[in-house]
Amino acid sequence: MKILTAHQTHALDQATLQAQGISSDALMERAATACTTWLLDQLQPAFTTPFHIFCGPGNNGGDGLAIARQLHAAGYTPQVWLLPATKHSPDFLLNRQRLPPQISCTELSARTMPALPPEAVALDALFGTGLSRPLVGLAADIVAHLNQSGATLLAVDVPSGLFADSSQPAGSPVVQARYTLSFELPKLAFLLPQNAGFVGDWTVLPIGLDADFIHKEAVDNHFVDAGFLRGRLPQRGKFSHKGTFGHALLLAGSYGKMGAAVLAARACLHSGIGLLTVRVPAVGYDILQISAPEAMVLPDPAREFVTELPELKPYAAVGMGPGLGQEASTAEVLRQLLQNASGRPLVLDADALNLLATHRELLELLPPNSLLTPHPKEFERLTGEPAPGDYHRLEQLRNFCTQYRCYCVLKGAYTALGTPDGPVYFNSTGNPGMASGGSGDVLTGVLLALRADKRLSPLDAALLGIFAHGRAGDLAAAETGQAGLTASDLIRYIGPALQELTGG
Ligand SMILES: NC(=O)C1=CN([C@@H]2O[C@H](COP(=O)(O)OP(=O)(O)OC[C@H]3O[C@@H](n4cnc5c(N)ncnc54)[C@H](O)[C@@H]3O)[C@@H](O)[C@H]2O)[C@H](O)CC1
Ligand SMILES: [K+]
Repeated sequence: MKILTAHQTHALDQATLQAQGISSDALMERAATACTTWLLDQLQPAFTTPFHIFCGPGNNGGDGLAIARQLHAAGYTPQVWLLPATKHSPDFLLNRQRLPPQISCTELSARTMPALPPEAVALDALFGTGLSRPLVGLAADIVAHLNQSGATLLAVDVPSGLFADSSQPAGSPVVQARYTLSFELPKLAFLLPQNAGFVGDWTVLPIGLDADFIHKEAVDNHFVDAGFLRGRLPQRGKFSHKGTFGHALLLAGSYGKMGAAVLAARACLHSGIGLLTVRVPAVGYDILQISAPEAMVLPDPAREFVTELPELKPYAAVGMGPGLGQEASTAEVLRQLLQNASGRPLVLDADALNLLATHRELLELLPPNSLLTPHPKEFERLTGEPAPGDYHRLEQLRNFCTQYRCYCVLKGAYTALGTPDGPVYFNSTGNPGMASGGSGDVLTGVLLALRADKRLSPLDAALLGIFAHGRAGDLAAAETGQAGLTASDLIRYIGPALQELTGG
């Protein structure tokens, strides 16, 4: 799915009206119907539920008025509260006229704030994508009133006060919604950790916006859902052999951190790799051979750290990082790898990234299309400067990837993949149970296997790997619960997750 800016969303509205020859109030009616249907289906409210609908002066408020009318028609008794304004949008005014007289409709003032019991459902239709400045005055007071009420807050399109695709000033008032019901495509703001407390559980409701416009519009950000990737992983041909899927080399582990090497190796073996060789310090030889018998092991001459790069000729792709440690001799191995990769795909994680950050001259040696998988702290070390907010970090990601012509997986709730040409892809799978040790090592193994598969483009390999890793986490958590989920559980579900993405 493409992620449009607020500006592009307005253009999409207009394109839809043109292409379908419909009036703007008809489109508003669709949007309202989608919200009302969701509300009744998902919340299954009793007819006695106190619905309070807060409407602003624009089309977001118009949506709210249409929802109020529809709830009334369905047998509910909503109350409408209007934010006083000097100017209203035409579709707001039309829906104000259409509001049945039986619905109580009151203009808000500092003195007439409704009492909201905890069983109330409050719809926030104050402001949507037309928000042009932070909320102040009465609008800010209403937001504060809603947030402290204890009622179930449901935001129409966007929680009021939240900008759809840029930061609002710190501390400015924003509705803290339990649910956000948006239209057709997600907003960038929904995907950033700083907004989690405002957006709640968000859903996009299809309302038939112009598919042709969406298809043609160039965007900076994408949301990767199952539909986006389904079938993109080619089936394994009947006559394929282990050479078809590549031979990967993994450099991982150090004394006390062999588990990271084992997890990455086992994940790689479960992700379709043809052959895997693992370079570990000598101390890891038995550990690897016993816990990953399908892999070959090339022990380093040094006991506790990897200090020598093996001959790269046999390998289709190389992964480096999990559990490595940051010895000077390991940094030297990284330098040689970067200098001698000769077009082989590289996947760099964990201590390989920390070594890049502390030996910054190595960044200049990064071969194009390298795939880096930092968590936010490792990414901060890579860029060398802290990000004051998520939007800033996103721009850092874009700049980093275009500067070094690399792919970079910024791990988090909606893991973001930066690409050499600029677009960022947000992943939709995964759960908080995966925020535990070893889960990143598993991702490295999955990505290494997919980068070794010559049938996949660097972009598809990265997107499929990230998605499958999260999906494996979701499948595993259904069995273990989120708290009980370990990286080893993830590995058991990589196969089923990849199977779901495999083409027929
Ligand atoms: N995109 C779709 O698919 C559809 C969207 N719909 C809904 O329309 C709104 C966007 O409506 P718009 O009229 O453009 O903007 P708003 O209602 O968000 O508000 C505009 C209104 O508010 C004034 N304003 C802006 N910021 C402030 C502020 N901080 N304080 C006070 N006033 C402010 C501004 O000047 C305008 O007067 C979208 O979110 C959807 O909910 C359609 O229903 C159809 C499909
Ligand atoms: K809203």
